[in-house]
Formats: sequence, structure tokens, C-alpha cells
Amino acid sequence: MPRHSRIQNRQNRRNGQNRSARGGAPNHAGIHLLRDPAVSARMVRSSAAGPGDLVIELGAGLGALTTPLAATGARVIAVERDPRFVAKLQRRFADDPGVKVVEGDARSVMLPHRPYAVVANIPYAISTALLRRLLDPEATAIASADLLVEWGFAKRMTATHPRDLEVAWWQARFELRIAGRVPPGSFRPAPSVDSAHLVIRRRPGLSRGQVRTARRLLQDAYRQPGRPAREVLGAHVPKKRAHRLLTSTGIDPPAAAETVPVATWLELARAIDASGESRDSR
Ligand SMILES: C[S@@+](CC[C@H](N)C(=O)[O-])C[C@H]1O[C@@H](n2cnc3c(N)ncnc32)[C@H](O)[C@@H]1O
Repeated sequence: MPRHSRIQNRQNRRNGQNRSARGGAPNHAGIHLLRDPAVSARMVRSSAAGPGDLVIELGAGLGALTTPLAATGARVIAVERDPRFVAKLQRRFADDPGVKVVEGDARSVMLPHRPYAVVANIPYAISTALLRRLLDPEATAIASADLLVEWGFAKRMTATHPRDLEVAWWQARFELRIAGRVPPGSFRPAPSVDSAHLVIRRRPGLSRGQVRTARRLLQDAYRQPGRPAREVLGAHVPKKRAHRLLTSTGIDPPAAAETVPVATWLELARAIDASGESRDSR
């Protein structure tokens, strides 16, 4: 088998959503329609969407989430790439002025500039690309997201010590947690792995200064993960203060930077910013 086919197969196996539980034909579009109304109801309830809110659904399929979302009175923009689904969605919501169906790619569709929520059962294969789009620009207007994602992906996104800086950066500005496990039987066709309801909420009350300080701390910590936390922090505040701050947050100052949870780096950033003592002018 050519190398590129082997790599593609491996990727498909890792993205359980791309292959049905029975090992049938590969499902490259990641189509796994939600068939359990209780899951849709939980997602919509968790989002707390209501009149006056703007909700974007990415990968709307046949509308399993669109319908309960529309019932909340929120304005819903349902994005779907497959023209056959788009035609069905347009027919289904033709008389509902609260729902706009957009044919497009979730990875490039225009996103609002005013605060919005995302509620979606997304194709697993583009999970990282979508989070990057939604959470990466510092000025992103997203307020919250309730997503169905692959279980392993959700675990990586919510790890106390994320493997890479990108996820740590998302965690610094947003709370990410798993609200529940969703079994393969909740979808048609069933994926080969469990899914998770991933909840994302913007952290309230974070100033731009705090965000910037948190980013610098995380950059330094991820650049030299084995370096003592007191030295990483000591590059930003006087050494004695670094020692005191770490102790007050329950961190042993000589501990390696990689053992400090993102939430603690954020707490340290808040303390540094509040006292205006950062000597970092980068
Ligand atoms: C997991 S299914 C979810 C469908 C529906 N929301 C549901 O829960 O039943 C993912 C949907 O995303 C669509 N899709 C796949 N790639 C897409 C992309 N790049 N942009 C927009 N939609 C996409 C598929 O056609 C499919 O309808």
C-alpha cells in the first residue's frame, strides 16, 4: 500500500468519526447525524441560548440541533457544506425568520463581530482547525461553545497540563470542560469511538493586560518546560516576589515550569497585572 494511503488510513482510524463502527466505507465528510433528542436538548440547554442571542451552528446536517436551537428564540445561523443537506435545511426552515441557512465551509465562513455562541456537532476531522478559528484571534467575539467532539480530543483540550502552547493559550482565555460522554449509538451512522460534550466559556473579567501577561508566562513556560517555575516567573517580576507568588499559589518554586497548571499561570498573571509590577516590556 502506498505510504500516503497508509497515513490517510491511520488518520481516519484516529478520527473515529471518519469510519463507521461497523468498519464500513470511510466517511470523509464526518457525517454522523445526531439521533438522540436528549443529547440535542442537553446541548441547547447548556448553551442557555434565548431571544436576542446569536448562535452559529457549524455543520448543521439535517437540523437535529437547528430545530431545538430555533425553538429558544435565538437567531440561528446554520452553516452546512453539503448542498443536499443545505437544500433540505432551506426547505425545513423556509418559514422561520429566526434561522438563516448558509452554504459554506465552516473553516472559512465569515464569523460575527458581535458576541455569539456556537452550538454544533462538528466533523471530528476538522476539530482543531475549527477551535483555532473560533478561539485563536485574541479579539474573537465568541462568548461560548457547546460542541460534540471526539472523546480523546476533548480530553486533550481539557488536560490540566496541555501538551502544547496553543491549547494552553485557549485554556488561559476560556474555560474548557467536558460536560458528558456521548455513546456512538447516539449518532447515525455510529462513529467507532465515544464522543464528548465539550463546553467552552469565555473567562469573565479578564483584562487585556492580564491576557498579555498570561501569554508571556505561558510562552516562556512552554519554551523551557524543564526550567524551574521560579526562574520563568523571575524573568517577569523580582526574584523574591516570584518565590512568594509561587508559594501562595501552592507551587513549589523549584518545580519545573511544565508542572504548573494553566489555571495557576493565569492566577499569577492576574496577580502580576493587578500590582503593575511586571518588569517585562516585550
Ligand atoms: C457530525 S455531522 C452533524 C450534523 C448535524 N449537526 C447533526 O447533529 O445531526 C457534521 C456535518 O458537518 C458537515 N460538514 C462536514 N465538513 C464541513 C465543513 N468543512 N463545513 C461545513 N459543514 C461541514 C457534514 O456535511 C455534516 O452534515
